[in-house]
Amino acid sequence: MKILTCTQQKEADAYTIANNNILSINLMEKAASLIADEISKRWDRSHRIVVFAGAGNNGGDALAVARLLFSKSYPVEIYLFNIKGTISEDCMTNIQRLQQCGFTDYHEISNAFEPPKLTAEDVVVDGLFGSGLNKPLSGGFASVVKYINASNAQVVSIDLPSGLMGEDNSNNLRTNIIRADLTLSIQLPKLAFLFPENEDIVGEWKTLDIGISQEFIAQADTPYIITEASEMSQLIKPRKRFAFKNNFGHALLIAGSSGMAGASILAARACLRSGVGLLTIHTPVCNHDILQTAVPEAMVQNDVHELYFAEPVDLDNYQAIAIGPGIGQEEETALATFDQLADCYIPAVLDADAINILSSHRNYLNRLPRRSILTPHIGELERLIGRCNDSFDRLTKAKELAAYLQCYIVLKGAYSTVITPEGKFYFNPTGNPGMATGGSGDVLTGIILALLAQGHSQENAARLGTFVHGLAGDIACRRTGEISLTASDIIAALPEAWKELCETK
Ligand SMILES: NC(=O)C1=CN([C@@H]2O[C@H](COP(=O)(O)OP(=O)(O)OC[C@H]3O[C@@H](n4cnc5c(N)ncnc54)[C@H](O)[C@@H]3O)[C@@H](O)[C@H]2O)[C@@H](O)CC1
Ligand SMILES: [K+]
Repeated sequence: MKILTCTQQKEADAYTIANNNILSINLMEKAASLIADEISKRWDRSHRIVVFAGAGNNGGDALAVARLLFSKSYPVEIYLFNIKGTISEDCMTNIQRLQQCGFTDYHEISNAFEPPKLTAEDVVVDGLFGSGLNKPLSGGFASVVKYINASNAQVVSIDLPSGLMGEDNSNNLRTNIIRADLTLSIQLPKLAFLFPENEDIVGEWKTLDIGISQEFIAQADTPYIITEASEMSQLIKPRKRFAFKNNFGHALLIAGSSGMAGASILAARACLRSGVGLLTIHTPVCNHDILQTAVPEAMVQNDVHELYFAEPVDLDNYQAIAIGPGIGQEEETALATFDQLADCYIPAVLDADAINILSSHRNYLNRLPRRSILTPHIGELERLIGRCNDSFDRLTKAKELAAYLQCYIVLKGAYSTVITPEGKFYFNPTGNPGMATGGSGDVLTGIILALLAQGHSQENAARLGTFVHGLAGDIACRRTGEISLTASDIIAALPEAWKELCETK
């Protein structure tokens, strides 16, 4: 699913009106009827609906919602803020429609505002500003926002919480943005919904299909895409009847150190559960017996060192390599890692300590093999790119790094993001907060390694691996709940996740 900017959303509206034989006012009515349905599904008539409308089309939507709920016998009150004395045409039509249906509890505010008393039983419909917001809210509008936020009322925002910019909020004041419980976004989500710092502002969000031109959306140029299951299932290659293990690649995993055998076990098990033909784990001597016992399907190759990775491996027999889980950050390990990567001609995934080693040896950064995949979480990424002000800033800087290194970055977290060297952002929709637990990242590394070894491109391996990792986490979570979920539970759910994805159309 594409994410359009607010500017593109306006173009999409205009294109739909011009080409799909629909009037602007009818598009608004369609949006309003879906919003009214959503509200009446969640709140019954015992709740007062208090509508705050602006003078633009977001306000027009809100007035139409008010009329539709009034016609369903909800108690409705409207406050329309007409400060400049200019009301959009469709908003004006909706004022007239309200009058025609005998609605009277309507207050138009042009300067002083006597706010209504709001209680926890009230439902506020926030239609002050939508995609037309062109600067952060201030003055009287900021006061209204603060008043609504200070109340206990439930808040439903139309299109996006008023005051929130669709993409970049780095110059915005968080106190001047509506905090919604539910955001009903017109047609597509906004980029800002996917940022952790906006979770409390956006609340639960849902998109409403109002019939915006699919033709426009298909040709719209956007770097922001939410990955879909159907797209990922098409990447899975069916196995031939006469297949043998060499068809699915031989993967090399360099992982583990003294006291960190677990990371290598988790990555190895996840790799084996993701279709790899053969797996060799290169690990220090101290982990040999543990790995042979814990992962009997894998071959174990000893490093020269007893406690940590110290000598690079000949890559001739392998189709892909992953390096990092639990390798530690000894200087000898760092040098071995750089030696290993210097001559690396097979697809590579770098995780955890391999990324930390890069951060502490920045002069080696530009020697990274092109098209490598780095899988940092926010902390690991910021050790590479410096501290970021917010998510938009972080994505912007991560994109610059991906372009500079010509690498793929999988930024882990809610909506894990695959950032390509070409500057595309693929947001992953699967996964849950239970997966924020030690070892979860090692599992992802193992999955991506398996996919690379099987011949998937770096982009597809990163996207598909991230998707199936989250899907397995969701399946596991149904059994364990978020609190008890462990990385091993994610691995245990991988078979079902792969099966489910294979069956997705
Ligand atoms: N036919 C259409 O175009 C449709 C539009 N829809 C709704 O229309 C919305 C967009 O409507 P508009 O383009 O009228 O824009 P808004 O209703 O978001 O904003 C209206 C006006 O607010 C003013 N403004 C912007 N920033 C301000 C600030 N910081 N302080 C004070 N005033 C400010 C601007 O002059 C702008 O024209 C969408 O979010 C959606 O809710 C939907 O009804 C779907 C159909
Ligand atoms: K709004």
